[in-house]
Amino acid sequence: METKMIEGGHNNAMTALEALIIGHSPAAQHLREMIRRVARSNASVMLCGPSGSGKELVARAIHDEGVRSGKPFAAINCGAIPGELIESELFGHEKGSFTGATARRLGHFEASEGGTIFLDEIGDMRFDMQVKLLRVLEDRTIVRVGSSEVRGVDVRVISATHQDLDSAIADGKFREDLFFRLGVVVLQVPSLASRVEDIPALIRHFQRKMPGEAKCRFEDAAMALLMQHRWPGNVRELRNFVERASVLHGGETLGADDVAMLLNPTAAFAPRYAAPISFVPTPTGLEESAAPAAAHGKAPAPGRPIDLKREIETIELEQIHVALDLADGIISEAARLLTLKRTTLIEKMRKYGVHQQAA
Ligand SMILES: Nc1ncnc2c1ncn2[C@@H]1O[C@H](COP(=O)(O)OP(=O)(O)OP(=O)(O)O)[C@@H](O)[C@H]1O
Repeated sequence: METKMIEGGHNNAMTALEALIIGHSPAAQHLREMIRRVARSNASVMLCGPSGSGKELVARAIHDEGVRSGKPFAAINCGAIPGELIESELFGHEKGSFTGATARRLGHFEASEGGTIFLDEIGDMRFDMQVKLLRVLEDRTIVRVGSSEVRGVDVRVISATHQDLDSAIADGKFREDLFFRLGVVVLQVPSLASRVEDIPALIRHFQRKMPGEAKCRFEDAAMALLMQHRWPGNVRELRNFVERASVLHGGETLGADDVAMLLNPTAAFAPRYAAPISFVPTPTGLEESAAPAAAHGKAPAPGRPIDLKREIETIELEQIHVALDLADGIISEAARLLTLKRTTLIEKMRKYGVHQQAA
């Protein structure tokens, strides 16, 4: 396969893949090598890895590096589309097939003929849809909603999940046969914490992508702190950090203290903002009185077991409230502060029963 060469930021020729998937750590090099290998085939690939680690970027890279490059690439978040609409989104529908179907509409499979479909958050797909997707993968055919005509499609499927699908399979929520069909090759996308040596290059990459903003520089101690950070939001969190640093400190040289403040944006901004909108949770069992001790900074009683899942959920709920308040109720802005995708925040708000209420 031909390797596309481009000019790098320092006049070094680099491949298009190196320019897309940044990093020279062993993990990044291995990932690029796996992308090159799977791009040569048509096999279904399942990408596993934590949120924000770059799964969608990897899916795009597999598409771009292969023979399907130049053909459509469609990214669909299965968790963000209501269950009753996903079939028509993927397979299309005939006019009049359901209320609101005022015209015939092609689904993503037909519209992406010859190309690739990326099904993100595949673990959220409803069980009845899983059966239909399995048929597509086995027969390479689809049936539009409201039609009985079987149509052939030539589309490569790449899927992704940050969930533990093994337990979803054990709980009967995810079909094992679909898992094997989707994951002919399973590719692990590494967390940022497992490749911290890529952080300086990623920072330069994101700074180059923000041409309007003056770059900041980092003292050695500041860079050391960045490399010690846990990065729960992975590369997405790092990109947001670079953006925040450029907006607030463009042109400056930042020390470790500045970086510590920037890494904790809600703490840094909280005192300056009033909270004009409140968010009312419906009872979730995580209310203050019932909340676990450690989530409120108290040490657990000696010998008392720590319910880690509950602790994490309590902290997550608190941070969602803080971010929504800081963002004046604008969900996309709150998601940015939390370094989450908007759809992920909506899912979490639904999970905790957080509803917006005007003050
Ligand atoms: N190695 C990388 N080089 C350059 N940019 C990267 C890299 N990995 C991730 N990114 C960037 O980080 C951001 C998050 O990546 P992406 O949306 O692909 O993550 P994801 O794993 O699909 O997230 P989610 O699980 O929430 O859907 C994007 O802006 C992406 O371009």
